[in-house]
Amino acid sequence: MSSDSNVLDLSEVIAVTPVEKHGGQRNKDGFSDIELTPISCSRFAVHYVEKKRGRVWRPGRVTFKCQDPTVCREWIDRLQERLNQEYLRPRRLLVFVNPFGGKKRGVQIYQQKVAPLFDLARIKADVIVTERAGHAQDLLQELELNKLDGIVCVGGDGMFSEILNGLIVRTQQEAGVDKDWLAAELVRPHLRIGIIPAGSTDAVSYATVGVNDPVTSALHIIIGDCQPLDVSSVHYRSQLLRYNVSFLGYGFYGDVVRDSDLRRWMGPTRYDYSGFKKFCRRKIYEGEVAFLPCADQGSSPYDQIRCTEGCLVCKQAGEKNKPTPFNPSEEPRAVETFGPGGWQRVRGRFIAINAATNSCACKKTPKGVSPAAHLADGCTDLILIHATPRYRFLGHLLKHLTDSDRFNHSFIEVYRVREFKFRPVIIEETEDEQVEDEEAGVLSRRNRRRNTRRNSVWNCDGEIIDQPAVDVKVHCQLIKLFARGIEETKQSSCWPVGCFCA
Ligand SMILES: Nc1ncnc2c1ncn2[C@@H]1O[C@H](COP(=O)(O)OP(=O)(O)OP(=O)(O)O)[C@@H](O)[C@H]1O
Ligand SMILES: CCCCCCCCCCCCC/C=C/[C@@H](O)[C@H](CO)NC(C)=O
Ligand SMILES: [Ca+2]
Repeated sequence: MSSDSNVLDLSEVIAVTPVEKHGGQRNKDGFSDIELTPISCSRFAVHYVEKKRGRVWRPGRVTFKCQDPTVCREWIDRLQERLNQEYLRPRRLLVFVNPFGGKKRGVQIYQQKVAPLFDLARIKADVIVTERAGHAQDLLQELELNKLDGIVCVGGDGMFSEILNGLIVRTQQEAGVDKDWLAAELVRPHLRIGIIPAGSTDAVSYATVGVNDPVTSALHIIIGDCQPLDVSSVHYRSQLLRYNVSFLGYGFYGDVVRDSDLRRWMGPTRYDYSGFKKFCRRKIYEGEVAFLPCADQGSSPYDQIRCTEGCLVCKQAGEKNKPTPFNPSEEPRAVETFGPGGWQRVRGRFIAINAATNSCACKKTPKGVSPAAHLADGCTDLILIHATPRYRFLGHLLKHLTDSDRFNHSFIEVYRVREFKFRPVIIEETEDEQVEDEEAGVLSRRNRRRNTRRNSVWNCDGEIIDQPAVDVKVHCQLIKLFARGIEETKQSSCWPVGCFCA
């Protein structure tokens, strides 16, 4: 129920519980929620989603009083029956908690804020607190997943990345799809993923729900929201390195994540420290980017239109990209063609090469790295930031804090693409290394340029990819989240006075 209306949509009811007048501990209504026998029950509570400012959701509650306990029980049963028909709601979840993400409050957040709501909604949750990095990803290769309705991670983008990678790899293995083959039509996992934000940036939660708030995310999971999401696969030669859903950055952002990874003990402030340090020691990286534009998309990174709940651009992309059955005998695609409608190339000296598969909005950049990017259109926004004096780069960075157009600079090019490749120019190499790199398609040069250094790394949803020469492909709507996209904050209206929308 939005704070400005009296309309309660049944799809946003969390639970219906009997309420008994109680002599002991009372809540603010003077009642406590306990399971009742049909005889004593004369009140029941409807717990629902209450929408607050800033896309924050909270559980609300209204208590109904009946004279006749039989009537009361009938209300509860009927409403419960109706809730049971909400087939998208999860009944059983596997929850992974990272105890060390963000401010190290993952366990507390789950126990205090999320578990009571799951109990209220009668969701059975099997909880695993991870013991090391990679633990959740490894377990996802061996655990029985058949009886589950979804997987939840409590942590930040890195923890989400583990679940994402674990689930997609498992799905391809079971379907007999070669995950290392860049052109493979990947099979969509049937389980949805829920994110309870408890990390440092929480960009995936922020960009798909509109806020990084554990209670809000728990409520999206409970009511069974479903949001498809694009996934990029990052390859080196013919090997999958990682799957990525939001931010991929080489150069400045790669250097920031490499430096900040050594300072995890600092918690979320590590990014600010490393960001400032890397800005002061900004480097230039030479290389070539080749990309395949999303020509027929009818959208652009420069649009004013934003991807919001029920986005038409994403809906159309989903209809066009219905998965075709996997055929292992299919040959890899023909050699890429360059030219109009085909691949394009940009060679240059870059401060950063970024790809935003969705807006990548987070507290550090509330509108996002690419504000007009879409969650589920099958494209990523490729942002090329060419070498420029430091003060100009600062001008661009500062625009992330406001609504202003961060791409309106002569040193920035942005393309909406389906695929891209990056080949760095490697310098200061030995002969042996040079031969090996040429095999990998890496460009080589021996003459050193001022202000040009060795390679950077890729920042892949906050994790490090050491290999600079990568091939990236977007897989349209490969996974589904317990989310609904960014809700428009206009006032909702249904009926002028209180009503149920069933
Ligand atoms: N028990 C554990 N001990 C150490 N590391 C862990 C453990 N469980 C998970 N990890 C790793 O911790 C890393 C960071 O976790 P997470 O993403 O939750 O927090 P963060 O990095 O602070 O937040 P963000 O990614 O949003 O910036 C992940 O790469 C994950 O693989
Ligand atoms: C000197 C003022 C600088 C203001 C700079 C604002 C620029 C912010 C850009 C942040 C990009 C965040 C994209 C998200 C990346 C996440 O995947 C990752 C892991 O959580 N987080 C980071 C910080 O790399
Ligand atoms: Ca996209």
